[in-house]
Amino acid sequence: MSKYGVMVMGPAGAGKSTFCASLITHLQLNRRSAFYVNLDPAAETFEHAPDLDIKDLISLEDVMDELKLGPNGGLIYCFEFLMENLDWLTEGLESLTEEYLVIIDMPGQIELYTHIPILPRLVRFLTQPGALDMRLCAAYLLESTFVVDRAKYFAGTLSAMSAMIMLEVPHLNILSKMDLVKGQMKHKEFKRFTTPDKSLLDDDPVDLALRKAGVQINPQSSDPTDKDAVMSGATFKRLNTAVAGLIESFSMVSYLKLDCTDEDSVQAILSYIDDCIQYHEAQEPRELPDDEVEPAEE
Ligand SMILES: Nc1nc2c(ncn2[C@@H]2O[C@H](COP(=O)(O)OP(=O)(O)OP(=O)(O)O)[C@@H](O)[C@H]2O)c(=O)[nH]1
Ligand SMILES: [Mg+2]
Repeated sequence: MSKYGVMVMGPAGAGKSTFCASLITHLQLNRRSAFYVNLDPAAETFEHAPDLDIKDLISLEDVMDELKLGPNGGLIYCFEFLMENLDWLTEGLESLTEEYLVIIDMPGQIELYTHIPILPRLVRFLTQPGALDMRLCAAYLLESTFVVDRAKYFAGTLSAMSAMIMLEVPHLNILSKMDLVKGQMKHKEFKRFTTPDKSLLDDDPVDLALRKAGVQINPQSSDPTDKDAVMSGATFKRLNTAVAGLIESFSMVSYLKLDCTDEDSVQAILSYIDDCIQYHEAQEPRELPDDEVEPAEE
């Protein structure tokens, strides 16, 4: 029997766990079944208790204590340990019916999404036909406030694209925390950021502020140890232009907008997830309980 799931990913603090919680609340309100899997071994507090928690398999704190690793090295160790103990995942998930939406909450360490091949292996395991056979999509969150700093916005977009290429499952890119920019930017103005293109660099507010403050952008910007000179220098600008050009030429990334405080926004994202994994196609027609059946009109 196929399973249906979404893997919620993105950089630290992007709002992944908050989105998972809003999604679960929304599913419950709509009488749908959610199964919450926490794969962040450092996560402590949850709005909804996880149905399956990596901390029951391995704790980041123990790893850091016993192996004398830092938080990032410890996290990689936890994921390697998970990959050696995939039975734990199979046992937790195998009995789920097609009705469930499995929501997988991932950690925010960016190296997981960019250059370590653990996630592709995990995704292949979850989706493998004949085993868990999960119809899985990825939801990659990026904080909408990043749009204020174009360099950050393009760097975030590049990491989203990297995850997209690496994972080979249907992928949704989402700008989270829209409530934070709603008051500051008009809807029409923000729309430009839902499809990244190079022209967004032309009116970079950080660049404009530097120019206004009289900071000279030296085209020969040289001293690589002078961080300010590098970050405001022509080299940095050229790098950003090249990254933005690369993203534009691939033309793969576009963003949906998410405001977790707004039920309609969560529903809109859920509809995209359902479509990506073709959730509704697999559902049996359900009978309503007697007390919900509307009496036929006379
Ligand atoms: N205003 C606003 N704040 C949000 C929203 N979503 C998350 N936050 C806040 O952002 C912070 C980080 O949210 P989390 O959901 O923990 O982010 P995360 O991506 O799970 O973080 P890590 O697991 O540590 O990588 C918290 O203080 C949340 O309250 C949102 O939609 N709007
Ligand atoms: Mg989290």
